[in-house]
Amino acid sequence: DLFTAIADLQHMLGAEKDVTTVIDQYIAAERARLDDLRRYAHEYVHRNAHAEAVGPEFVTNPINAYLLIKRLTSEWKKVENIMLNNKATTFLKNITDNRVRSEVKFPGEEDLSGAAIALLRLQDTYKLDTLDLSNGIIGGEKVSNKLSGHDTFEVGRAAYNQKDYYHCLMWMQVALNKIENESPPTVEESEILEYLAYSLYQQGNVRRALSLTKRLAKIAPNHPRAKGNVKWYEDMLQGKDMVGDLPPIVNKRVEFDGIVERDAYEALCRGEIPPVEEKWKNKLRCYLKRDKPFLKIAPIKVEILRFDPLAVLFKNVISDSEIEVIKELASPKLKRATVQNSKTGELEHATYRISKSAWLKGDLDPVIDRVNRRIEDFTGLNQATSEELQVANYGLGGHYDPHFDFARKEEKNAFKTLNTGNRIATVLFYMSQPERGGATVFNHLGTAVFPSKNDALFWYNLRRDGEGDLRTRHAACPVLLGVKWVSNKWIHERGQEFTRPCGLEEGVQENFIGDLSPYANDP
Ligand SMILES: O=C(O)CCC(=O)C(=O)O
Ligand SMILES: [Fe+2]
Repeated sequence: DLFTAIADLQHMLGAEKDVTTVIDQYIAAERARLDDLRRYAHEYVHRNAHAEAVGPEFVTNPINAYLLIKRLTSEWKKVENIMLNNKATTFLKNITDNRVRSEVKFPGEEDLSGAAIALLRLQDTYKLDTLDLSNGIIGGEKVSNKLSGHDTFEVGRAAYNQKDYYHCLMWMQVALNKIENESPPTVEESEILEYLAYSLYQQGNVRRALSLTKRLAKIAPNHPRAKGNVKWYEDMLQGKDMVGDLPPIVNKRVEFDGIVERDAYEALCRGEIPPVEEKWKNKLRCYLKRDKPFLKIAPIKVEILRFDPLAVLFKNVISDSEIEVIKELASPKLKRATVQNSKTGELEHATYRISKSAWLKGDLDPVIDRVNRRIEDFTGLNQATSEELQVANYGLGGHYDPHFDFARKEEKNAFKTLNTGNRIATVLFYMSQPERGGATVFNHLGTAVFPSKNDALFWYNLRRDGEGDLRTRHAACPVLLGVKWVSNKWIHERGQEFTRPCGLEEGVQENFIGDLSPYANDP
């Protein structure tokens, strides 16, 4: 299981603190053991010095003879025991037992490579420079410690294990630069060179691969593969292009993930948003929603983000204390999203959605009930047929690839058991504000919404004729810095016959988020 939720990482911090305590205790115990040993050594020296002073006749005394033999038998046994009684096994076992008891999972190799790959995803999406990132610099800001040569090398190795030579090349190059300033180096140059040469070759830089492999053969003459690889690259070049300066490095990113709109998606994540069409410009504005008696006293501020299809942001519709309660209720239930493998039928972790989520029933706590009722107030849509509140926590590089919230025609069984029709609308509460990244983006619309705590994003998924609106395809960008918590409420068709009667025309949805007309008077 990958450490996808921040909560897991925070537990890990606690575990790391325990580890340092245990190490200190172990050192103290070992010191005492070695002190004991030293005391014996001193005694031996002391007694031997006395015997030497007396001379060879020392052992002619039966008591001395007895003591000498005793020192070299039963007392020596004690020394032997002290020497053998290394406390490491006991301490290591204690750590393991504690881990099991406290149920704090310890990360393994898989988690390490998962965390490294999350870094690579962030690097791509946000166009981060490898050297900057490895130096703890994000967006020109120093946000963490530097990676050592070995830390950097491990990121490259995680890429290599995925056959991702594009990233492997970049990270191995930086690792190589880093060890130049390390003494002793945290990783052997020869190790880096082999990976670097191979990824250079994979990316089409055979001459550079050859030149690095020659360097490898020179610094590590007994390397098991270097000589063979030199020959292999030489054969490949067949004497061509062997002289003169090395050509510039070629390193093109290879698409692995099959997201067609990836470039546009990533640009939106970075906040590169196309300009708003002229015809909407003066319509995108804020207004106060007062279309119910009690809203007249405490109107809700609404920001219209776009028309057709409509997307609005309801401001300040969930309080800090409500958020805290929801997070607390959800935390023990958070589970990584799973999907069924179509071949094996087994449940696997979905890579398209790296977050943890939990469903909260309305009767679980008065706060949930209150929030559910508020949704009805600000959307004007019947909540009797809505799904339970879904809470999600995005961890390291957490994201949700482009998708639709509604069930498409071919997904006939999606909401069948609910018998409430399709997901007519989505309410997305922002329960935190990540420092960087984590926007909700509408891929086809060129809209990016950066989470603002306490607000709720709202949009219709279905057109007025009940068909899914393909323009609502959206995604959650990877979180770059900070934490992202959201809650989703999916509102269904059934029950909205009066609040949003379906129209014959497929189109324009200007007037049905309650009553939009007041905004004309209320800038
Ligand atoms: O977290 C977000 O910004 C979007 C989440 C989302 O689209 C979903 O959960 O369906
Ligand atoms: Fe969604």
